[in-house]
Amino acid sequence: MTTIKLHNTRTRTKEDFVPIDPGNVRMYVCGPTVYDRAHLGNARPVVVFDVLYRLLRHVYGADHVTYVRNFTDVDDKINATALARKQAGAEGSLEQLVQERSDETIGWYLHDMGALGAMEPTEMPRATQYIAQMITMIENLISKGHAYAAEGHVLFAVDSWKEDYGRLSGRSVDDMIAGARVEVAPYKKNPMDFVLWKPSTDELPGWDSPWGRGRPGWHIECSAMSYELLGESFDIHGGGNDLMFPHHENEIAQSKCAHPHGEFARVWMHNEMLQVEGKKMSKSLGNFFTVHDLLEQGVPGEVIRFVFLQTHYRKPMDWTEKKAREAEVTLRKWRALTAGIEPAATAAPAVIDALADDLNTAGAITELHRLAADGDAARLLASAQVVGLLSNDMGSWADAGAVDKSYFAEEIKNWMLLRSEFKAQARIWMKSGEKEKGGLFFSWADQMRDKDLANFGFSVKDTNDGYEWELLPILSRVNVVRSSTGKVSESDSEKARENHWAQTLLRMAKHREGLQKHYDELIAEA
Ligand SMILES: Nc1ncnc2c1ncn2[C@@H]1O[C@H](COP(=O)(O)OP(=O)(O)OP(=O)(O)O)[C@@H](O)[C@H]1O
Ligand SMILES: [Zn+2]
Repeated sequence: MTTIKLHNTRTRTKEDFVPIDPGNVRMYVCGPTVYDRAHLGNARPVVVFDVLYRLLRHVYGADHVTYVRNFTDVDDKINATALARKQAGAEGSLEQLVQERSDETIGWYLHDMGALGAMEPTEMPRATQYIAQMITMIENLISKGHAYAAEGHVLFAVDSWKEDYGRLSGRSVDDMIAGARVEVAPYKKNPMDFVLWKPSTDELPGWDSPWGRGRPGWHIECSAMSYELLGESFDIHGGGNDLMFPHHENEIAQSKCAHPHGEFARVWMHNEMLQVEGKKMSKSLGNFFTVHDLLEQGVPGEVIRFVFLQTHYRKPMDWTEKKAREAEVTLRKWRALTAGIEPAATAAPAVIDALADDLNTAGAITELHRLAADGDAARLLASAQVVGLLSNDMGSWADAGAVDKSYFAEEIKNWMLLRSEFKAQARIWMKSGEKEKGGLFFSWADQMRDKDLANFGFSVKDTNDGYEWELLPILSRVNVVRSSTGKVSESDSEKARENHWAQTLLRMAKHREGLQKHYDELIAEA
């Protein structure tokens, strides 16, 4: 059996992975707070731990891995979104609006992550379904002297676990106090103490508890859900390295104190950040774009996945258009090479070895390139599918032979500018009573959009602040050239597409210039 090596944040070394129970390998990954669409950074841990999930299933058997990823559906940020909606006139109680927002966001999340080829975890618990278990755990911590109630809050007493607190992130409590921006509150015995339970207002979601109506803190959610679903000792705990402190440190403190005989998580894995110009992509910095945005722009989910896999998960990375274009070219080649072919019975050992070396996905991709260069399509297919690439359900984008939308953006803009000129002139004539001319110019303007551009292969819609456009299938689908053996001649089909797109662009520009000339002449006459 393949031995997987994983870098353990706790020990800061790469270790042989030895599951507690090979019949049920257990992994917990911190999931999203569901208040808004996931940005591309949020997708990184999803893809990273999806690859690990697939590898574990490959090595231990698909039925022998339990993967839990939660939804944090109780949080100030969700409440704030709901409040903003209510203030904007939305119907329903604040509590209903909170619920609606969570449900909606979870739907988006699963759709967007599915588009990146991420399998759904075995369990996706929502925090609000585990409130009773959180209360039990908090009571347990109080009874052992690790937590105390004060003014409707319950706090974890960091002093009660001082020697171990900070181990994961490598800080001592004193260092933390010195350098921390912790919330100082009169009810805290130590400024590092963190909230397990806090009071809720009447309008906001809240639950009855021994400390009054309230809601759980964020950290206790993961401790309670992982305990319920995976037990007091499990194999792997994952998340972004921005969660290492305080979130994971606090999870450890709670879980180890509540269940002192358990190990909690043996291996801690943290993915590095997706960055924008050297800074973490994040909602609070406002330097983000969503996965949905990218998909809407026509970037296939498989391309996004490929770009992620090219950087090791413990290295920071940037998203660039160039990486996306290169990924698209590679995937097109691989998809053409493997079209109509059955995957080999087993993946290439070199690919599995790379993955087993602390998820060396870039190394795995190098091996895939090698298989492609050797023309070993069946092996390529079987091996790529281990990392979630070249699966059947993700490939329609490549069949359609989609062109990079930006290729046409400038020309479409020119058309829409000319169209605005026609419309502006039409309005002038309508105002001055020359209804016939005005009507004619309006109909020309509409023809440009509904007939001419449609014939060239575009669907354009007016919006409040401009326009939106899409490629119609007639433009994006150019017949793939297949030889008698059913294999695609990659260079031929690519050339055919490129020619088609280049010619379309030329014809569009010519047509537009003709219209412009006609327009200028009519104006000069008038
Ligand atoms: N730029 C990033 N790169 C990689 N992972 C990230 C990035 N930003 C957030 N994550 C991860 O996304 C997951 C979901 O996090 P969470 O829902 O708390 O994010 P958020 O609060 O919406 O985002 P933000 O951090 O932008 O405010 C966590 O595992 C977190 O580590
Ligand atoms: Zn967590």
